[in-house]
Amino acid sequence: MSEIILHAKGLNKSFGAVVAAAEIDVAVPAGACLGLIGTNGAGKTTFVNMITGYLKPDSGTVEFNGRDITQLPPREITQLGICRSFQIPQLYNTLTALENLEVSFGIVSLIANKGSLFTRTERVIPGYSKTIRQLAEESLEHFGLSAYRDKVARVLPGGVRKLLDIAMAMAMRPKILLLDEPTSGVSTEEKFQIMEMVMHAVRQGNTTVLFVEHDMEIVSKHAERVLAFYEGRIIADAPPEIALKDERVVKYIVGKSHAATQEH
Ligand SMILES: Nc1ncnc2c1ncn2[C@@H]1O[C@H](COP(=O)(O)OP(=O)(O)OP(=O)(O)O)[C@@H](O)[C@H]1O
Repeated sequence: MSEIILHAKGLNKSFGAVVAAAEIDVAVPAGACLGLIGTNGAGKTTFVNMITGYLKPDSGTVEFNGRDITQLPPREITQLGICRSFQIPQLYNTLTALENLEVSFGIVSLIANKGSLFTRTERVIPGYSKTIRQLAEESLEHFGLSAYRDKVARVLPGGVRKLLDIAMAMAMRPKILLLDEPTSGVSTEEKFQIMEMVMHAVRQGNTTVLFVEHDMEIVSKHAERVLAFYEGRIIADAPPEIALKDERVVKYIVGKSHAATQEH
């Protein structure tokens, strides 16, 4: 069995009277791919935010490779190898797709050079043996984005923006990647294709993946394990074929989620 790379232990978080996380216990083996499901407000993003340091739990701990990272700031957690994408892609809208990736690899270069401002695109990044420009070009290719190389991010279609955001998160070569709704805001036809592309690109490096997703077809296809959130609690933690048939998951999540899909 793989070692546990991420361990959330007894996480609790409330906002006033709203319980966003209640006794969350999750152990994630290295290399696993988990789908996080739940209706709006169930606590998925709160969980992701606590893992990535954007929110501090009221109690409980987050361990990464056995190390307690609960109180570390997000930037340090990212540098340790836990990266994320957001529901709304965090792109530099006036820069091209290539330049966006160069910013990400520039940051990688900055870290590799221990803070020295060695960010010229022809600079070879220590440990990567390639220049910032080469890595950015390779990443465009890897994520099927080469056709958008010189387009500014502002004009890119929704699905392309999502892919670019994830490609940027992958520049750090994370051990764990958290994807918050990678297919939200993308057309039904496009989203299956995008998810295929993401999983293909991300899983080659054996990155552990946790993704938030409302489409149960995508969850069934790509997650080997499902965490079902309801009112801040995990009500099911099992492979999709079991979790998606769980009585409470059907009652509180799957039915509603299907209804929501039909509405959009
Ligand atoms: N910063 C905050 N301040 C106050 N309440 C918050 C805050 N963040 C989250 N909440 C509340 O905590 C609960 C869980 O929210 P969370 O965003 O984690 O849910 P979610 O499952 O990610 O929902 P969605 O699918 O809509 O993104 C919700 O009731 C939400 O309104």
